[in-house]
Amino acid sequence: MYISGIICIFKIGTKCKINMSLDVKTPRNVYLSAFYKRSFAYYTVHVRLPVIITQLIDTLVRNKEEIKNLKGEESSEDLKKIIGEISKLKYEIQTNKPLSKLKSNDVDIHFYNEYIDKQASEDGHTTYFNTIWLLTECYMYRRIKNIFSEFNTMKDFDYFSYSKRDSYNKALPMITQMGRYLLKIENDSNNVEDTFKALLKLNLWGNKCDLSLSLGKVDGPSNVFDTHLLDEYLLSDDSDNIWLTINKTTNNDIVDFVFDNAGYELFTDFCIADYIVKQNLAKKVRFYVKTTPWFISDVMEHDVFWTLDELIRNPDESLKTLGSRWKEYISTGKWEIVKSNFWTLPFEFKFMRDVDPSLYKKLSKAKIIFFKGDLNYRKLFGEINWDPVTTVDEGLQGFHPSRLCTLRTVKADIVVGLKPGVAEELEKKDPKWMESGDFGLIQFSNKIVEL
Ligand SMILES: O=P(O)(O)OC[C@@]1(O)O[C@H](CO)[C@@H](O)[C@@H]1O
Ligand SMILES: [Mn+2]
Repeated sequence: MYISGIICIFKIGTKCKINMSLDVKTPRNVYLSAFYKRSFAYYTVHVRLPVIITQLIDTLVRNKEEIKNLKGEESSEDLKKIIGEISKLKYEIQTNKPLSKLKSNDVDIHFYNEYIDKQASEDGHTTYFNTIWLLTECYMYRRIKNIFSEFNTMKDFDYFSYSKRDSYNKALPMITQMGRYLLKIENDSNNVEDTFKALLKLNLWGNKCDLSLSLGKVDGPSNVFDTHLLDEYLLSDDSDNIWLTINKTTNNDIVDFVFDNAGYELFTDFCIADYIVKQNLAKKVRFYVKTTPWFISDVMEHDVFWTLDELIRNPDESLKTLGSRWKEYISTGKWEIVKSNFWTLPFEFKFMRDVDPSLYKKLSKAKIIFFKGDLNYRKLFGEINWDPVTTVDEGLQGFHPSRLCTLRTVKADIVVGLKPGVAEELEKKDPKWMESGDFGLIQFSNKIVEL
């Protein structure tokens, strides 16, 4: 691994390419990659990504009549071609073919294509198993989007919306419980700090429910409401500093959330954002959403509106109240949805300053930024197999637009900011502890570096 310009490059010799992957664990301080056979990255590229593609095809086939009604007669033929193209992509992954250049006029495409070129090894290729995991995985989702975009009838279709809606519906009992709880506590101004911290934990554990880790399997969340039962799984808890930051009145009276998953997690995001504005901890909350269907369950703008409409349609009075209130927050600008395609580039956040300085500047206007979930964590810390005691600030490698917080359940083998011995202890008990989503982190960085 070395740095060239702004881009980090994963380099391995051509000899290794023939073997596809080496039967070793990821060495310390290098990029995660499917090149290392005893890694979650390898398992993901080898097993999980092909399964995710198969399930997407199943969903499309199962819903083909509905899609035809929605997108018109012509879309049926297009859908068949799309399925053919997606199947080809699966084959390419399984046989470790080079990542082909993306063909499209979309503004983000050249970033992908240049990055793929920069990663090429001596034989001129960048292949699925022999490059940075983040690139392989992001590329797969971006390529799927590109396949749909080539067909006029389907270019705006969110092919993951079926799964996202299912996950919301399955989570309804928890959502209802959470909604009632929020309405009960919101007027108690005596315990704002404790309540905020409780909401923070509820929010963290909401990240257990993503559809990428569960391979698209939609289960209702369990146990996440009894957060005290989960305390022993909380490996870092920087809630005190987060509270001190958010409770301070500053010129920057904005709080930012970089969203992760739709469904239960999104509902918990709305709950804490509601509490923040209700308790005057900020005048405005901004939500950053994806512009491309991403890692199955990630929130796009339409998911926000669909969720709010569903809440309003729900017979439960608490959910109706919250749904209407939140829609009003959006129409009055108390809450703002911000779209940016930076989040669906294959880049770690340390590149944001150079790749999208306006986004860096925008984030710097917030008094605190909440980064939700595992993928954001991978991008925050550069997807490197850090020594787990590396400090959060070191791991951020210069990405300090404002004070920030990560709320992440551990679903990939990267972690920083742990106390000495913690990772080793967990490793002894369960070598796969970083892949389960059972452990959580609430971490914080106080550092700010202006553009
Ligand atoms: O970002 P999220 O929704 O918390 O998790 C995304 C995820 O499920 O997908 C990736 C593997 O495919 C991992 O980073 C992680 O396990
Ligand atoms: Mn996600």
